[in-house]
Amino acid sequence: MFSFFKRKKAPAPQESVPAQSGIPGAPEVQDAPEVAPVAPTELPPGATASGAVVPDAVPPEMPLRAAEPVSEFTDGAGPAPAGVLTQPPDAWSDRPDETSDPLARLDRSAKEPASPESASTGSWLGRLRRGLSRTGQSLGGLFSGVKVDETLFEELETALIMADAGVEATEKLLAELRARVRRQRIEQPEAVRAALRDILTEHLKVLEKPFVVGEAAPMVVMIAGVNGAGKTTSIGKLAHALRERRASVLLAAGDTFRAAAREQLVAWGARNGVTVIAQEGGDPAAVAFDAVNAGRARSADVVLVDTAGRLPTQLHLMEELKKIKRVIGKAEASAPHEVLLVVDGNTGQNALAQIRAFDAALGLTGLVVTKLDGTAKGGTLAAVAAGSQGVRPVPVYWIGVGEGMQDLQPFVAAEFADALLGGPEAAKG
Ligand SMILES: Nc1nc2c(ncn2[C@@H]2O[C@H](COP(=O)(O)OP(=O)(O)OP(=O)(O)O)[C@@H](O)[C@H]2O)c(=O)[nH]1
Repeated sequence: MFSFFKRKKAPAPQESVPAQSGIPGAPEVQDAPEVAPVAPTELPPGATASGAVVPDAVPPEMPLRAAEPVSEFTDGAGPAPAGVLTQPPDAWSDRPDETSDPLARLDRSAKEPASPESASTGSWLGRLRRGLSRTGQSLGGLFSGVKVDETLFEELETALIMADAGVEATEKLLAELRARVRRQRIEQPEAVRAALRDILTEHLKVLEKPFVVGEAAPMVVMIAGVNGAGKTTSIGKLAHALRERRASVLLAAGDTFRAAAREQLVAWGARNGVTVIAQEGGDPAAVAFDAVNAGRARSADVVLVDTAGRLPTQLHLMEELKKIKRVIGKAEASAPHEVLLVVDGNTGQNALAQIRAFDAALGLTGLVVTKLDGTAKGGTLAAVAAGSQGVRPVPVYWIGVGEGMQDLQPFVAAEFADALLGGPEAAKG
């Protein structure tokens, strides 16, 4: 099992990566170029990074070609010259010693805050509340100065639909609310809000699941999603969260299509002091394969594999994703241990189609829902929890509430329901 390490302090977080222009909301979708597979390289156990290029164990579906070695970056200085494996500046020397502390769950209680910002739950919860208040304005605002009658229920129904909660969830939530109001003879609107908050919390609980680290070494996490959903940013934030919990992390720049994505990941790697395995162009599966081997060779706790953005309708790109997953499995039979879909919280009902399609292709184990610091569609998770439109209620491990390093938080149903419904508590944020 994974242990958290107490002795050394993780690197303090630095400034967030500059936002990418023009991506959110209107993703520019391009097909990936035809890429010739390249031989993956492997760092044998105990080897230093320099020069250790061992093109063995190549999966059969990756025909050998002149190997284009995978590079490692730890200093954010950008890609090394092609064909050179750069020696990381003792990237793993700060891997703290294990203690006997057998915490296996990566949750807030296990975290030792590395900065005043991370110490302040209020700051991220406030951002979530303020963000969801765009949804909550219509929902939370309904309870002030009104009578508890059929008009209130009708307005709640409209507000939930407008918040993209979907028909199934809206009907279920309101049926339970009506029954509770009747049963408990609730007459005050604030008490109705509290009742709905409890009912919504129960409803969303199915999505709540802790992100457990330590059952595999390394734990391999593959990350997918449509263009601009926030994959690379979330990986950077997740690496930070893991480092704060004393886990050693390796990043794989599996978005070999977009050079800027690789550079973005390298920058996140530099900020977190973790190594990034990258390659200019080439086959993303080869990068993933190499990263898993490098992770194993270096006893990394977690390997995070980024992938290029794609729409579920781009079937050849969905096939490419399946191949990445298969090839990861060839590097380590039990991997990937987690397959996460990153979903933009502004996507609304289309998120359901995304989850369905990526789940069918990859068998998702979890979601990361981003950009909840400013969305009017915060009800979407209620639709996911209800299994609307045939979606499987895939657990939400993490929510993104901003662009900064600290702005990734575990999903907690009660906090989310509270932020969504506004009211006196939420206003404190
Ligand atoms: N406000 C806010 N912005 C976010 C959040 N997560 C990501 N972003 C921003 O969303 C934009 C896209 O994020 P990326 O991480 O580049 O998205 P991506 O999915 O890797 O993009 P592609 O590689 O093009 O598919 C960037 O400007 C991020 O800063 C979040 O939780 N809140």
